[in-house]
Amino acid sequence: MSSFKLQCLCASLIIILYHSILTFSYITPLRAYSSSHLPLHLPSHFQLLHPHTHTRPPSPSRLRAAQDDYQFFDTTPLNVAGGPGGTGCVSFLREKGEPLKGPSGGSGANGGSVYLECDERLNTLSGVRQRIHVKGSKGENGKGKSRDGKKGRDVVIKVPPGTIVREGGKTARESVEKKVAGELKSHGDKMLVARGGRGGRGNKAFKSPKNKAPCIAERGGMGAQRWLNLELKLVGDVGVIGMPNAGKSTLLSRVTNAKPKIAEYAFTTIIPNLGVCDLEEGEGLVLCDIPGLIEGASDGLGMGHQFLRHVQRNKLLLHIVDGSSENPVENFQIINKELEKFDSLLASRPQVVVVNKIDLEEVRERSESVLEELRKIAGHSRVLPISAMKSENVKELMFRLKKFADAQPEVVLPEASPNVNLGTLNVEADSESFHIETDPSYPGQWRVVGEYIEGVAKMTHWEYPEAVERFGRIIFATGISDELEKLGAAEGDLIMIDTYDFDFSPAKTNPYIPQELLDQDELILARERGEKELRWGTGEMVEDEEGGGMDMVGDPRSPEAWVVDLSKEDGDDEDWDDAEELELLEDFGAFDRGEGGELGDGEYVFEEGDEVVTF
Ligand SMILES: Nc1nc2c(ncn2[C@@H]2O[C@H](COP(=O)(O)OP(=O)(O)OP(=O)(O)O)[C@@H](O)[C@H]2O)c(=O)[nH]1
Ligand SMILES: [Mg+2]
Repeated sequence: MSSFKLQCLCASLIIILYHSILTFSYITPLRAYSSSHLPLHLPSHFQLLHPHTHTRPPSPSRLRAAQDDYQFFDTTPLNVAGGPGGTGCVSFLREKGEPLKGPSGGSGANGGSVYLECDERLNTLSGVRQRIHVKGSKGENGKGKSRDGKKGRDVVIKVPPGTIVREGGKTARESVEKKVAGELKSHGDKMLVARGGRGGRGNKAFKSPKNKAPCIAERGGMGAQRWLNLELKLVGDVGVIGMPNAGKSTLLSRVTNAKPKIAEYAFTTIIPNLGVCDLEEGEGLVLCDIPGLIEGASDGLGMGHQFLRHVQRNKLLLHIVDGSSENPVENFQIINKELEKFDSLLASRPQVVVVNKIDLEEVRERSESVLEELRKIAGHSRVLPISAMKSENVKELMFRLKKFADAQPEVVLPEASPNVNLGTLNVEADSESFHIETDPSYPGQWRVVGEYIEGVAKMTHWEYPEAVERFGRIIFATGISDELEKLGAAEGDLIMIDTYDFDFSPAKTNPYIPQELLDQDELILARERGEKELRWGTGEMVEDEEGGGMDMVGDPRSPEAWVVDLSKEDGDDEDWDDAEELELLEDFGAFDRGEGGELGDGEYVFEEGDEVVTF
């Protein structure tokens, strides 16, 4: 065989093989679809939309991906956080001959805030999607010589017109009733969504005639932090609606510069497309092509109701009926019913109806009767035959649409009425009001809840005794202590405010100093007095986290510790009386400051895996 013949044979073999693969790959998805793999509960007529064309329905995974894509595209969660405020400074000016010239600690600056700003050049939320977490920067700390800190940098996030802002839940996916915080409509609209924390005051700010040398400063406040949900409604003059495959995208591609995907299967369009149709006079006409609607769309079937939101703002609707479908008139009615179910306001929007694909012979043949019936059902005469593909009657349609759109009043949507103000929410307490929670099953424990007092607790610099005292005074001034007494709180009860625990002391001596601070002070004093700490041990080496060991009995690293060797107890640990032992040790001069644990087999097991308990 000549090499030419051999080449021809190879080529034809390849062609045959190629075709058989194509056919196979074509049949497979159809089979999958028509059996139990229906991606959605599609109405029966859906599959008959194109009896004469090769309708290849989307695979379930494609649909799922499309919905994800869409969600991503149009609504996006965003985590915003104001920067924390800078901490105030405690310092005193010392000059030659005047070692104590007065307090000079500057205040910390406010943290940077996060804003959203409307920018008309944008038409998607894609820019926002790329940054899920946005944070203002920290305010600078105050410094000596009365130097206040520099304010943290604000962050401004640009969003397109028509962005609705909702307060999200505590996490990105938490489904809470999302309160509307507002809408950014026109260029330049700005909204504060997370205020930066307040800067803590330095000791200079606390100077008063009574206290000329205050040794007190505040911590910077935390900035507000929250999840937002941004939602964009596309704005167009004409919303293009219709069943899948009706030719919506084809029309958009013929009359505008948009390049939507067009194909002979349903749900080709998975995200809305906007296109501007330039007409000879006046401004262009903005068309919004959305994914095809099917029966049940308002209940979330198909690409679902998400898309219907987009056409809510359009002045009028262009309803494209696929002339080649089995029952164009029924399809028309189904779509209208879905609109009605979704939103009656949307259903009452004026429509222009076109019967598409009249270039096809069988469509042309029955178009007159279909048009007549549609006019009757629609109750108006704005019903035209077109061929989007062949641009037949399309120019005429656009002019009529434009004229009709101009005559329509602007659509006034019910205002997205804000019910939260993110600018102030969780940052500045509106009032000093508080309430006290208690649970009878936990006697002697009280939680004080109030934005103001919790904010003060967060900003208190517990290291400065004067700051602690000031906190105590605020507790009295706000009436919290009176209220606690009225409710029956007694000396030594546990009072919880935010993350801080306090001992209640109605005798008002040194009240409300956090236990951890008291412990700290006492430990320092005890060390100064040369007192020892108590450590428990088993007499064996105990491995610490770094892999090092420690002989608990004779721990050379802790000469200041009392060491109790548990291995030398009477052998039965259960008999070992915790309280008695502690008393004994207290008699010895050890004092309690640590947390106890449980006794295990031959060794002391500590609650948090510590090998040491200090007394
Ligand atoms: N013969 C003919 N075919 C058309 C015409 N308009 C659209 N088509 C075809 O119909 C099929 C569907 O068109 P699309 O524009 O993707 O339909 P769609 O309404 O956007 O569909 P979805 O995006 O799935 O909702 C494509 O194969 C088009 O080529 C027309 O006027 N005549
Ligand atoms: Mg389309």
